[in-house]
Parts: sequence; structure tokens; C-alpha cells
Amino acid sequence: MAMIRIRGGRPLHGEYTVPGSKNGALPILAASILCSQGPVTLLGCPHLSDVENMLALLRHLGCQTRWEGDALTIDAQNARVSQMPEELAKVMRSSIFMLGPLLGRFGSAVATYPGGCDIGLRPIDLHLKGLRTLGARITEQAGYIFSDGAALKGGMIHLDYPSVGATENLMMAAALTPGTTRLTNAAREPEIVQLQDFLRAMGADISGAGTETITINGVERLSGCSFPIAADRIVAGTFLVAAAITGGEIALRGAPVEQLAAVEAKLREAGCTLEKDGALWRLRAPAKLGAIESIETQPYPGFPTDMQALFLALCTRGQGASVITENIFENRFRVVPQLARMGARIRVSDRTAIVHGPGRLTGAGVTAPDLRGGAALVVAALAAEGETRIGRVDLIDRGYEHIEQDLSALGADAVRIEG
Ligand SMILES: CC(=O)N[C@H]1[C@@H](OP(=O)(O)OP(=O)(O)OC[C@H]2O[C@@H](n3ccc(=O)[nH]c3=O)[C@H](O)[C@@H]2O)O[C@H](CO)[C@@H](O)[C@@H]1O
Ligand SMILES: C=C(OP(=O)(O)O)C(=O)O
Repeated sequence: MAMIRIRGGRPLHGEYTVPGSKNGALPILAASILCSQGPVTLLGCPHLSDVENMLALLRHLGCQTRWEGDALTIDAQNARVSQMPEELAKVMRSSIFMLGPLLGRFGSAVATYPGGCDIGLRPIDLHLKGLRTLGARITEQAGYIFSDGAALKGGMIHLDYPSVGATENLMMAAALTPGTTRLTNAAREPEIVQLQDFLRAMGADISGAGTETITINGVERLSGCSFPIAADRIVAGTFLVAAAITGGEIALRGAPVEQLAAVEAKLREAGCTLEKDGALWRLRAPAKLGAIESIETQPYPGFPTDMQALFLALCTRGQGASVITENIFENRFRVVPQLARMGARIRVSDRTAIVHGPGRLTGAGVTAPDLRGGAALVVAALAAEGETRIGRVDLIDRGYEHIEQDLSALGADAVRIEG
């Protein structure tokens, strides 16, 4: 098994270009199967293991896929319905995104319960309830989800919770479903707006993404287009935290600054200076990081749950106690025992973690518990004395293309050791 070895204590300095977004790309890849006329080309698509797994799923469903640099072309003209292979569904939460588009285009789908990082129970009841409201007949048997959407028609769906994935799945199902579908209490994340933009580029009639009501008028068919994948707000946030914890300075190129308002506010509270400088967004760390009184994860535009573990790491270096509350996923403090191995003093009670800083972080052998927990260990290792070895790099690779190379280019001593 590969691991990342980091020798800490070197402040990061330099410029970093933010890559395309994983959470933007994954639903867009699923939506490409809706396109029956001509190929779609996604520009600036990140080369991530999750993207490759999604492509394997698309090929299994009869699509042709081709990379040319960062441009990814998918031709779904000859796509067909077929049972999704369990091994792919098991490793990737986003396999569930195929359900809506397959129902929309072919009127049937067979899926398995999705796997992915262990950050909570992650039920899919809201996805299934919404599809049933559109007329899908869904039966669940031995881990398989059989859905028949021959009689799909537009309808009113109120989501009990603004789930990102359920909103996306239902937008995709409704794009080719006759009649008008209205989604209320929809998620408002930037990735929902990106999916709407992509569906529109293929010819869909959809509006309202970014607000809590999305309206979709089904069209007969969708056709090919070329579409840019937007920059990854969580990767951008990760590199800001990495620079901050090492007492360094970073300039991000192509950062989605407005999408990071909640993260920026907390970095400022920790004493960082952030300013726009033309196309660059600069962060300068203070001589000593301050504690952060309270962070509460919330749906967008609140503080993102995907940044929570990274701030656990950052707050270990803050002067005093910081309080972090996780409201979205019930199992997202699994990195705490790993950070404790590096000397962090964090007390968890239910959904709240109290981080006592400033502690001395020291290198240790640790294991990524999930994608962002893994990134938090990388960031902590940059600030630790001595050598840290981080295992389960495969989880980190889900969302970061070659994190050790990008950090090395900014001055870190970080290498991947293939095992
Ligand atoms: C590929 C992708 O974009 N992943 C993101 C997406 O995940 P994902 O789309 O899975 O997250 P959701 O917004 O659906 O989940 C939020 C909460 O709703 C619950 N829930 C969700 C669906 C459902 O049918 N029933 C239900 O109870 C979940 O268990 C969780 O507690 O949004 C999360 C919240 O911003 C991010 O952390 C993930 O990085
Ligand atoms: C939890 C995440 O992703 P996914 O929903 O794909 O598991 C994440 O990106 O932090």
C-alpha cells in the first residue's frame, strides 16, 4: 500500500493553480449519459480516482470515453441500461448519481447501495422518495435497487433536507421527464449551479439553481456540448489551510473566492491576512495562529463539512481553545485519534470537538480514515516536527490529484512511497 512521507517544519511559499472540482465533475459525468446526440467534452476535468471509477461505470453502461490532457470526452449515444457492477458502486458514493439519469433517459435502472468514505450512514431515502414522486416504481432487494420509470412525469418535490446528491439526482431525472418538476428546499451548493449550467449547455430547460426552488421543464432530448469544470473550492481551502498552518504565504490562481466566504472568515479569525491581487488570491499566515471561537458546519453558504477536518488540524496550532461542531455527518471526527497520535489535544463530545492549542505536533505513523481526514493529516504533518507517514493514500487520491507533488512545489518535503 502506498503512503505519503512528510518531513514537517517548512513554511509553504508560492503560487498554486486550483484544479477542477471533484464534486462538480462527478454529477456532470453522470449527467453526460442523458446526452443521446453527439459527445460532451469536459474541459479542465481533474484526473482523480473517483473520476476514473465513474468513467469505468459509464463505459460499463456502453459509453465511450477519451482523455486528451485535461479534456475528457464522453459519447453516450450507444449507452444502454445494465446492472451497475457492485465493486464500482461499493467504492464510490457517487455511483448513486446514475439512478436519476438512467431513469430519465431509458425508463429503468438497476443500482446497488453506494459505498464510499465512512463519514456517516448516508442514506439515500431522499433520492428514492423524490424519484417515486415523479412516478418511478422502486423495489429494493438484497442490496439492489430496481427502478422502473416508464411512467415518469413531472411533479412537485419538497426535500425534507437540502441534500446535495438528492437535488442533483432529481435535476438529472427531471431533465428528460415530460412536464414540469419543481424541487423545493433544494440544496444551494455551487455544484448545483454548475450542474444546471451543464444541463442547459446540453439543451435542458432548467432554472433556479442556487436558490431553494429549482424548476425543470422536461425536453425530448439533449445534445453534445463542450463545458468547463469549475475550480475546486475544497482543494483551494485545503491549500489555504496548508499555508496557514506552516506560517507560510500562498497565492491561489483561479480560486472560487466568493464560494469560500465562510472559510475565509474563519481563516481571518485565526489571524491570517487574505487579499485579492488581480487573478491571484493571497494568504499570509500570522506569526502565531489565533484560536477560532466557533465553527459550525452547515449547508452552503455555511461552513462546509468537507473543510471541517482541515480546521481541526489548523486549530491545534491556535493560541487557546477552538470549538468545532459537525452538523452534517455523524461520523466525521474519525481523524481525531490519528491527530492525537501526532500530539494534538482534542476532546470530542457528541457532535462537538474542542481543540486545545497551541500544541506541539510531532511526526508519527498515521492512517487516513477518509478523504478529508487524510488531507487533514497531510496538513498537520507539514507543521509537525520530524517525519510523518500517512497510510491509506488511496482515500486521499479520491479528491487530490497528486497532493505530495503540489505541496513539494510549494516547498514542502513530501514524497509518495509506493508499497
Ligand atoms: C460528490 C459530492 O458532491 N459529495 C458531497 C455531497 O455529498 P452528499 O450529496 O452525499 O451529501 P448530502 O447533502 O446528500 O448529505 C447531507 C446530509 O443529508 C443526509 N441524507 C442525504 C441524502 C438522503 O437521501 N438522506 C439523508 O438523510 C446525509 O446522511 C447527510 O447527513 O455533499 C456533502 C455535503 O455538503 C459533501 O460533504 C460531499 O463532499
Ligand atoms: C465526502 C466527500 O465526498 P463523497 O461524497 O464523494 O464521499 C468529500 O468530497 O469530502
